[in-house]
Amino acid sequence: MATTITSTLLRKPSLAAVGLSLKHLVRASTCAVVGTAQKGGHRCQRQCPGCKRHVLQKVTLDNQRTMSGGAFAGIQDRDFVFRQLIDYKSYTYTYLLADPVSKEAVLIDPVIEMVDRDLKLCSDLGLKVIYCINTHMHADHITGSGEIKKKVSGCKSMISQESGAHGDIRLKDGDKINFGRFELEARSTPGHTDGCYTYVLHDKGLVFSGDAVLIRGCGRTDFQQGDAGRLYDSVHNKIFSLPEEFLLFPAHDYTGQTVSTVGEEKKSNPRLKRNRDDFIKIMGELNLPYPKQIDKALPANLVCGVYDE
Ligand SMILES: N[C@@H](CCC(=O)N[C@@H](CSS)C(=O)NCC(=O)O)C(=O)O
Repeated sequence: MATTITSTLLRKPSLAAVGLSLKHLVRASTCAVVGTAQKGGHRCQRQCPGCKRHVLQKVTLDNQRTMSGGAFAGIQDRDFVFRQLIDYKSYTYTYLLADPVSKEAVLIDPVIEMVDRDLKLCSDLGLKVIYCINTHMHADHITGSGEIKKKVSGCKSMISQESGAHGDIRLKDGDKINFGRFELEARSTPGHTDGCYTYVLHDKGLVFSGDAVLIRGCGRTDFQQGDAGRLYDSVHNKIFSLPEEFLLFPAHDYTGQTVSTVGEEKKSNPRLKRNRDDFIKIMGELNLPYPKQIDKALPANLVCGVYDE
C-alpha cells in the first residue's frame, strides 16, 4: 500500500501565506516553451489562468530560444523555491525544491562532487534539506545522498525499493513525499532500470522524470535491467498521461536544454512519439559507449554513495 512520507519537522501553515503564485509563472513560461516558433515571433496560444495578460503578448523567436534553449534556472518567491543545478562532468541535473515558509527542502539527484555547492545554496537560502531523493541507481555518477546525510543531521535518503540499493526510505509506487506544504508523488517508471521513479509535484505542474524521459530522448536500455518495451509502457502510461502543460525536468541533458513539457515530448520526442515496435528497434540500435564512471558509480550507488574502494 502506498504511504505518505512526512518529515517530523512538518508544519501546516495557512494558505494565506502565499505570495505570487508559481502556477502563474509556470503557465506563463510554459506558453513560451510550447508556443510554435514563427519567423518574427508569434502570439501565445495559451492563457495564464492567473493574469490572462500573456495571451496577447508577442513572443519573439529570440525569447523562445531563451526559454527552451538553456535559460531555465529556477523560481523563488514567497510561496515556493525551485532551482535547477547542473554537474558539468556528467551533465546531471540536481533539483532543489523547498517551502520557504517551513524551510523544508528536498534535493532530487544530488551528485557527490557538487554536495558543497548544493548545501551552501541551501544555507544561503536558510533551507534545511530533509530528503535526498534519487530517481534511480545512476550508472554515470555517484549520488551525493550519503555525503549530504553526513553533513545535515536528520536528512534521509530515498530511492525505490525496486532499485535494490540502500536508502533510509525505500519508495513504493504511489508513495507521497511531503516537504512543508508540498507533496511529491512517486511513480514507478521502469525500463531504463528496474528501479526508476518519476516524481510529480501536481500542485505546481512539475515532473522530474529521471532518465525515463530526456528532452527529445530517453534513458538507454542496454544495461542495468534495461528493457525498451517496459520503458515505452512506463512513459506512455505514467508520464505522457499527465497534463500536457506540466513542465518536464530530466536527470540529464547533453544538448544544452533545460526543460520541456509533457505535451512537447509527446509530440516531438523522436523516439517516444513512435509506436512501441519502432521504439524497441530504435533503442536496440543506439550503440552508445558505456558511461565513463560506471565501474565506480554502480557499487557506490548501491550503498548511497558512501562506498570505500
Ligand atoms: N557519456 C556519458 C554517458 C551518456 C549516457 O549513456 N547517458 C545515459 C544516462 S546516464 S546512465 C543515457 O541513458 N543516455 C541516453 C542517450 O540517448 O544518450 C558518460 O560517459 O557518463
